[in-house]
Amino acid sequence: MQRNLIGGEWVDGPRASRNINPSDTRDLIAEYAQADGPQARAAVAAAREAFAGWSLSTPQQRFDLLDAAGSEILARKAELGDLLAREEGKTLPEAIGEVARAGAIFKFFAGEALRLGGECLPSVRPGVGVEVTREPLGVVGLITPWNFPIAIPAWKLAPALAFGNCVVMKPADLVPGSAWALADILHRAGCPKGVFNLVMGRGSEVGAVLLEDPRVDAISFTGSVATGQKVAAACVARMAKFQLEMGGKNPMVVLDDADLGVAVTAAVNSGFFSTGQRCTASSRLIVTEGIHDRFVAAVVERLKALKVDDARKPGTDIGPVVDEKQLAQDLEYIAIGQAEGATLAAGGEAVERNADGAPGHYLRPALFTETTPAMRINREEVFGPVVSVIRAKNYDEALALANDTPFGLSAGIATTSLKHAAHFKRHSQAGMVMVNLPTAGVDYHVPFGGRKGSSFGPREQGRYAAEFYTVVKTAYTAA
Ligand SMILES: NC(=O)C1=CN([C@@H]2O[C@H](COP(=O)(O)OP(=O)(O)OC[C@H]3O[C@@H](n4cnc5c(N)ncnc54)[C@H](OP(=O)(O)O)[C@@H]3O)[C@@H](O)[C@H]2O)C=CC1
Ligand SMILES: O=C(O)CCC(=O)C(=O)O
Repeated sequence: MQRNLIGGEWVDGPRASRNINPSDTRDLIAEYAQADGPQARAAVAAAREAFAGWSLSTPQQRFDLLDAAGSEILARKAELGDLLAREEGKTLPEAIGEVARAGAIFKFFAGEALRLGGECLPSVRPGVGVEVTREPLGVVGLITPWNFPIAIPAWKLAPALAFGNCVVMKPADLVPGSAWALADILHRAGCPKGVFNLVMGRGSEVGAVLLEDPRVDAISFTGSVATGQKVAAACVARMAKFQLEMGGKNPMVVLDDADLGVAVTAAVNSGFFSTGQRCTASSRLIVTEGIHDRFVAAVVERLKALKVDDARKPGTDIGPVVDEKQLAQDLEYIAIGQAEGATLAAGGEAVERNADGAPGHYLRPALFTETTPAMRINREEVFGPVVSVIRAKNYDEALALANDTPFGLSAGIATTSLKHAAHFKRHSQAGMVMVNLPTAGVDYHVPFGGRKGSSFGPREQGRYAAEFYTVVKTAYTAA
């Protein structure tokens, strides 16, 4: 049984959760202690107590901790990638890539701990100096989802610690293994008692404590819109700082002048890799008339060739859906699409056993064509390998359709026209815009986040992370 880390001690919980491999549901990875409300409150108390010391730690101490954690993550990327693929179901190369990303994030924020600066300005009044500095917030609660079990915890945790905050982290109950490995690495790297606390358990119990406890100064959340709204309401009620990363209904526009190979590769990668379980996945392919039929035929051909199988098996392109509940949601949306009159041009069937006969949550990547913008499959996030094609008359209509969504995380365009690429970058109502690239798969050193219903609060990642994890102070001194 893997335990929670509270105040520097490994602590059992009143319950345990079973971490099951979605590629082979007979495979129990391990049992993980689930914390309860009192334990979550103890973790908050430990973080509060540790804050006085950690907020005064030197940048060198923070650099050393984060750099050591980053080195170990990178050195163990094959082993940790295997664990990640086994618990979440993304393919081994994707999982190893995610672990490498987490290692690089720790290294990046180790450097940021040294680079955090301020400003020194003359006052408008004679004989007065002004300093603008950034201070840590205090105790930060991190609530993370299942689809990036190590990268998302890393990109919240590393900046929180780099800038002198103490942390209580609640990972998604479905994927405790990668988060536990991160806690173990930080603990052995010498993280002082209480500076980082791991409380695995249910969102409705452990997550709810983080939202309500007045000793938690800020919450960073990634997950569904429904839970994001609860986080927002709870934080506003007690005036805590918060940041939300939620859903997407990301468009990829394909214009007549696109390179067909580039467009198909970007669309298939964006829509179906990582089993479509990325908030940056393209679920709406908006295609102009002149290329529509060739593009659809080429995507269908590509989908037929994709191997849907055990995430850890060499040669697998698409692993399983994360669990039964998500598979049921995906299948429900496939049925909704059919009922709405869309044409299911490829896939959409659940596959109960993989090529070796192991039971798992497999789904053949589904492509809908002849869809209309008002259909639910074009408005609601499915979060699976389910993608729609929408016809557009021309670029102007394609841009309008791309922006016609309550979300605004990521958007892409496939075109060889510099004019249309430049116009799309400027006029797309999304936080991240990709030209001739998949909408998913982002760099770790630049801002990540969206507009409209996708995100709330300051951006994550890169230098911009300081905006959320610090508070600004302006000091005036008479000379
Ligand atoms: N944008 C994104 O990156 C993601 C979007 N999603 C979307 O969300 C849908 C559902 O996925 P799901 O995992 O249930 O998403 P949730 O939003 O429920 O889960 C995200 C995190 O919030 C926690 N949580 C749940 N309820 C509460 C609460 N009341 N208070 C505090 N924390 C809470 C969860 O804990 P626990 O899991 O332990 O209950 C988990 O750690 C998906 O189908 C997809 O559409 C999901 C994951 C990522
Ligand atoms: O596309 C990526 O690289 C990141 C996606 C992500 O953060 C998410 O799906 O939650």
